[in-house]
Amino acid sequence: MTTNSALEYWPAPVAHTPVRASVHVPASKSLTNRYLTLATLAALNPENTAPTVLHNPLASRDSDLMVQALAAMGITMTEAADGSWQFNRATKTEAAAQGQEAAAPVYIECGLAGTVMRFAPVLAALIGGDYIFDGDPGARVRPMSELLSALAQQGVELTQLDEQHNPITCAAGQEMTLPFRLRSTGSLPGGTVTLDSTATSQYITALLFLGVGTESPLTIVHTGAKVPSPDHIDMTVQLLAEHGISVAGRGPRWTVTPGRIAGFTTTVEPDLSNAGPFLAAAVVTGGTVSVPHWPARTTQVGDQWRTLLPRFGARVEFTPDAHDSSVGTLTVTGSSEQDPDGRVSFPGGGTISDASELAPTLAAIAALANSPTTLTGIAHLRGHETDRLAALTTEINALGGSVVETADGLQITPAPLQAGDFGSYHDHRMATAGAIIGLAVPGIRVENIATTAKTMPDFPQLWADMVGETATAESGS
Ligand SMILES: O=C(O)C1=C[C@@H](OP(=O)(O)O)[C@@H](O)[C@H](O)C1
Ligand SMILES: C=C(OP(=O)(O)O)C(=O)O
Repeated sequence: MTTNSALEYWPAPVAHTPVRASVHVPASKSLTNRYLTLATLAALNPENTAPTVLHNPLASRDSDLMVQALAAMGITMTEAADGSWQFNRATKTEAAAQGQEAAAPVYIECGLAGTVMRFAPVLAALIGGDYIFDGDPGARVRPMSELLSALAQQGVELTQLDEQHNPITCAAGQEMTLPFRLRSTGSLPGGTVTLDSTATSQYITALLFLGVGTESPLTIVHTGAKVPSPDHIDMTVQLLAEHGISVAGRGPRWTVTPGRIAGFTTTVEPDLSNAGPFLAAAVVTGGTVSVPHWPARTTQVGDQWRTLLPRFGARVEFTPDAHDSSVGTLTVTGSSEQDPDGRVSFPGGGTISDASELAPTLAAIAALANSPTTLTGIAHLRGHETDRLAALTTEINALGGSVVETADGLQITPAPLQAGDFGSYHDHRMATAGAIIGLAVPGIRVENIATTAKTMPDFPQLWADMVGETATAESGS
């Protein structure tokens, strides 16, 4: 199945033997873009004199877009020889001057990055000025309206734009989204904002960051059903606490006490969600994959691989590092069972709730299992890089699979899969899901593997190295 015939196809490497490899996974997107947001809040703190230094930041499309957005707002990053990123103080007046005195609005490109399209408008609102936000065609249909309405409740002026960036009026019932123009005085009162955050947890994260800089405490009231991806909100709350900002309440109501963030130095953890496809390689080939520098304690949702993968018959071991107890190596070994045709045989995961950004990887594993898996609590994946529920159903079924889309998830019943093309829909996690299936099913070609650059530009090389490492080990033994 193709989503754009002009794009190239990547023949997914097949694992002819169980994969055995150790993989260094690049840094976390969610942490990098949160630290970039905190670095901005620190840079704007008039009492702060310390720089912010990020070691092991993620270099990827989403984090580059965030760095560029900050630069457009007057917060510039310098990269040191060791690859670390440094931010120096920038007074709010200097930063705002970019937006307030510019003849034309400052342009902020969001690409397809949810974190940029939700976190950067909040920073622009706090800095003040006149901005236009836009992104990829796929970003223009991602949810934004409830966050923009919360900003409007704080006095921020927002205007819907057409694709040529001319102002237009939203039709009745039409939701505001990219592209839009944002004008702010830079002075936001605080008080209470009310919104429905069922579309994405990133609205809440963005508003928690907003509360750092409002004139009085900011209470965020969520009015809808469950907020998705609660781990990502916990990550924000914990990071704010580590930087001296207190958040009271755990939802559906949160109150942030404004405060001043000092410059800080930190090392970004590996992206545990992106570790998923590599660990999945062990599961679907009956091999062993290790990921070093796995944090002993973390706020990342990807730490759940430790409990999720055993449901698919895998053994998971964490070996603490002998010299640094804050990290260790996570090793996943897949089932050694085989079916009568000599293929690796492992159970499905049963019912898994709220897997959020882990869902595409889980769906790929589940499609290769020997019993069903049901993923629930992920209706909001329809507003991710693409409608992931529709995309996974279409692409796995096109290979002969049996996936049924439900109101809030997927039911995946194993069925023999055959060679074919796997559409990626400009979605990094669709591309890596195709790569996982391709390890076990010869003849899979993944459309536009380069889309993995959103969070992991080296994915094709890391994947080839992982499979190659296995081949080398096999031929040497
Ligand atoms: O705040 C974040 O860093 C993220 C929050 C989650 O968004 P949703 O709440 O939209 O799932 C997650 O899926 C996304 O990949 C990253
Ligand atoms: C949903 C995702 O990304 P974003 O940060 O663009 O929302 C994701 O990475 O799975």
